[in-house]
Amino acid sequence: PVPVLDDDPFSVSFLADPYPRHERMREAGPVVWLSHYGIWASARHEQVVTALTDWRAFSSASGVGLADFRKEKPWRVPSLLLEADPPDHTRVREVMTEVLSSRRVRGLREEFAAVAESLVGDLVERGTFDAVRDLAEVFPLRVFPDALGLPEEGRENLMPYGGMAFNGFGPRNDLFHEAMADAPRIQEWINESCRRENLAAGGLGQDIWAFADTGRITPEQAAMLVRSLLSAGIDTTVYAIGNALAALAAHPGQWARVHENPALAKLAFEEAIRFESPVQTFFRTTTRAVDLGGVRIGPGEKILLFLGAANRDPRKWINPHTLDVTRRTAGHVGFGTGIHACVGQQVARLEGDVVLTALARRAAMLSPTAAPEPRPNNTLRGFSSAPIRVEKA
Ligand code: HEM
Ligand SMILES: CC(C)Cc1ccc(C(=O)O)cc1
Repeated sequence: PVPVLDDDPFSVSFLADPYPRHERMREAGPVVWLSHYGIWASARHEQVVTALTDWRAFSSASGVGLADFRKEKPWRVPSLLLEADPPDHTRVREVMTEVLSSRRVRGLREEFAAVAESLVGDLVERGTFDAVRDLAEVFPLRVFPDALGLPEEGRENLMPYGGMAFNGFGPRNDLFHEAMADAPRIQEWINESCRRENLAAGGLGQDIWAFADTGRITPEQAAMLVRSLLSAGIDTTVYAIGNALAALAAHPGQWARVHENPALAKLAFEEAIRFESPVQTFFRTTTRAVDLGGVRIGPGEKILLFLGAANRDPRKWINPHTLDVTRRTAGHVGFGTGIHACVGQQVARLEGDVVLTALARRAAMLSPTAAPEPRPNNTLRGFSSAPIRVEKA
C-alpha cells in the first residue's frame, strides 16, 4: 500500500522547519500520497531525478505548480520555457541557452566582481551587518537589472514579482494571496519592461530581442522570454546568496577553509545550494500511467518533487546534513536536471562566486549575532534577515 501523509508542505510550520518532515517522507517510501492536497510526492534523490529526466511521462505543460492548467486558468500567461514541453520548449530553450552562454556570462564577471568588492568592502569595514538585507538583497538587484538592460525606475517591483511567481506555484493560501495583493500594477510594470524599446542596448533583454530579428523566435516570444528572466533571475539568487552566507556563518570551520583558500568560494556556493536549496519544490503532471519507485501513478496526476529533500537524501549523500565546502556536489538537483535544468545557473554561480570571493579575501571569521529570520514562501527557502559579525582579515 502507498504511504499516506497528512503534512501540508505549504504551511508556515512545515516551511519554517522542513528537514525533519523531509526525513519522515523519505523514510515512508520512494513515493508517498499527501492527502492534504490529494497529490503524489517524492523526497528521495533517485525518484526526483527520474521524474525530472522523464519529461514525456512527467510534463511541465500543465504547470509546475499545484494548479493544473488543463483544469483552471493560470494566474498569468504560461512561460514558454518553464511551463512547456518539447517540441514547443525546444526552440526557445536553444535561444535562451545562446543568450546565457558561458562566454556571455564570462563577460559579466568584471562588472559583477567590481560591485561585489565595493559592497563587501564597505560592509566588512562596518564589522557587523545583515547578510540578507545589506548584501544578499542588494547585490543581485545592483548587477542583474543592469545586465538585463532594465531602466532604473521601477526595479523595486522585481522582488515582489518574484514573490508572485514563486508563491504562485503553491496552493491559494495566505502566502499566495499576500504575494498577489498588488498583482495588476506589478504585472503592468513587468509587461512594459519586456518591451524592446524599454531595454538598453547591450543587455540580455536586447540579446533576446535580436533573435526575433533573425526569425528564430517571434516578437511575442521575445517579450515572454524577457519575462522569464525577470521571473527567475532575481529572487532565486537573493535567497541563494542569503542561504550561503547564513550557512557559512553558522559553520565557522567551513568559513575558515574558504578564507584560507578563496578559490573554494565557488564550491562553497554550490554546496550551500545543496545544503539549503533556495528552490525547495515544484511539480510535474503525469501524461500517462507510470511507475515511480514501485508506486503506480495514474495519468493526469500532480506530483510534488522535493529538491531540497533530494539534496539531503542519505541514499545519495554522505553526512547529508553537514555543510562541507570541499564536498563533491555533482548530482545535486538545486538547479534541477534534464531538459528544464536551470538555464541561468552560470549567472547564479557567477553572482555567488564574486560575493563569496570578495568576502573570503576580507573576512577571517563570520559569526551570527542572532538566528536568521525565516522568510516563508511556497517555493523558495531563505531568510528575511541574517545578522552577522565579521572579523577583518
Ligand atoms: C541560485 C539561483 C537559482 C536557482 C537555485 C535556480 C533553480 C532553477 C531550477 C530548479 C529550475 C528548473 C525548473 C524546472 O525543472 O521546472 C530552473 C529553471 C530556470 N531558471 Fe533558474 N535558478 C537560479 C537562478 C536563475 C537565474 C539567475 C536565471 C536567469 C538568468 C534563471 C532562469 C531560469 C529559467 C529561464 C528556467 C527555466 C528553464 C526551462 O524550463 O527550460 N535561474 N532554475
Ligand atoms: C525554479 C524555477 C521554477 C524558477 C523559474 C521561474 C519562472 C520561470 C519563467 O520562465 O517564468 C522560469 C524559472
